[in-house]
Amino acid sequence: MSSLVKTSYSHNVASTAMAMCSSFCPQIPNQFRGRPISSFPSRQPFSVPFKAFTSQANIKEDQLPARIGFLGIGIMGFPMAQNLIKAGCDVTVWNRTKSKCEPLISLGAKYKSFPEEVAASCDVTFSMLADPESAVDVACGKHGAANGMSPGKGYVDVSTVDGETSKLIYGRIKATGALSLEAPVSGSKKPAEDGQLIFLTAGDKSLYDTVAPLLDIMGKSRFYLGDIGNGAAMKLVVNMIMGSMMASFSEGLLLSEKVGLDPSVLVEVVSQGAISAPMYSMKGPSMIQSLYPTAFPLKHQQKDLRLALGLAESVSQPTPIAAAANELYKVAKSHGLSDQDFSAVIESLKGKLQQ
Ligand SMILES: NC(=O)C1=CN([C@@H]2O[C@H](COP(=O)(O)OP(=O)(O)OC[C@H]3O[C@@H](n4cnc5c(N)ncnc54)[C@H](OP(=O)(O)O)[C@@H]3O)[C@@H](O)[C@H]2O)C=CC1
Ligand SMILES: O=CCCC(=O)O
Repeated sequence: MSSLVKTSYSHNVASTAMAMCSSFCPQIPNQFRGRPISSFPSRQPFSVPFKAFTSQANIKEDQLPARIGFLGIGIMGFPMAQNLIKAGCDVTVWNRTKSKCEPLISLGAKYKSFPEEVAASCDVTFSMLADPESAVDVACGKHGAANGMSPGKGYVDVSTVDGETSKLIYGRIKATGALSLEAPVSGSKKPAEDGQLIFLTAGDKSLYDTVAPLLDIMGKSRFYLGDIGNGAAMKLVVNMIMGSMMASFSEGLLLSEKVGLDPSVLVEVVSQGAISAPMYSMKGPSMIQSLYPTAFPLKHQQKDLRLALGLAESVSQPTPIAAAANELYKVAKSHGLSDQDFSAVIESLKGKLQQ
């Protein structure tokens, strides 16, 4: 197994790390301008001094990527790109549906018509696409980002895909002489808006070091997990657990109601005990009202369960709970709930959907 290194910085400290390059991040407070990275405090207990990474990576403190590309402006891509823009970064965006870029363009983002043009005009390009097919198409397709990559550039795919897809994209980008990193995220729409995502990265360590200050603008912590594919695997395992948890919670809500209990009280009881989870407290109240405002689309949760089951199959690991949960998400999808929040899986357990 590869070694696991976690670096963690508070959002403010992370943002100040951008101060090394004043043209890169003009909103950095004056007291941090020109200060070396090593002077920034790091958060305990898991933090690793930033300096350690910059020196290992053999990059100079004034060589941070100046021009940032962002491909895929959906539920997640939008707030992530927005946070980069708000931090003062020079951001160029592209999305299949151009209209979703307009609010970012109003905030100062540049726009290019094809992923390859974004990659060609930027130092580092992030991509946040729906699934393996779109991630490959945007990176490696006809007008894909790989066509615009060259030595000195970096590509960071933050989409949730399987390890094989990640390796394919990595190989295609590396063939251009550029560096490549997978960095899927844990955390949903609100953490993305608040710059509180958790990055699960793997691939080129020197690119990880280079983009660390950018990850710290968009997230609250980051893990470097070694070889390409490990980030995807970690993300799929986390989302496999999450999908099963939500299915189990749905069963509990419905059972409590059927035996005459108040499901709102169940949510409160759960929130105070050992199985409490922010997800239950956040989504329980709306689930009770059969409302599923979309943060994490159900179709993506089912995709992640499908990919996690494939991962489990590849190493002959039994995952019967996840397999059962996956069936519920498939039922929900077949009833038109794909674009609802994944908490809509509860509908698949209501008699009316099963008939
Ligand atoms: N929402 C969440 O809570 C989280 C999602 N994720 C993962 O992040 C990724 C994005 O999720 P999210 O933002 O929620 O999803 P959205 O469905 O909101 O966004 C998907 C993005 O992919 C683009 N896209 C889809 N198909 C294609 C295609 N064939 N070619 C080019 N672009 C395409 C969409 O473009 P267009 O606008 O034109 O449709 C859009 O920009 C997924 O992998 C998801 O699993 C990870 C963590 C949390
Ligand atoms: O992939 C989606 C994850 C959603 C979350 O972590 O809350």
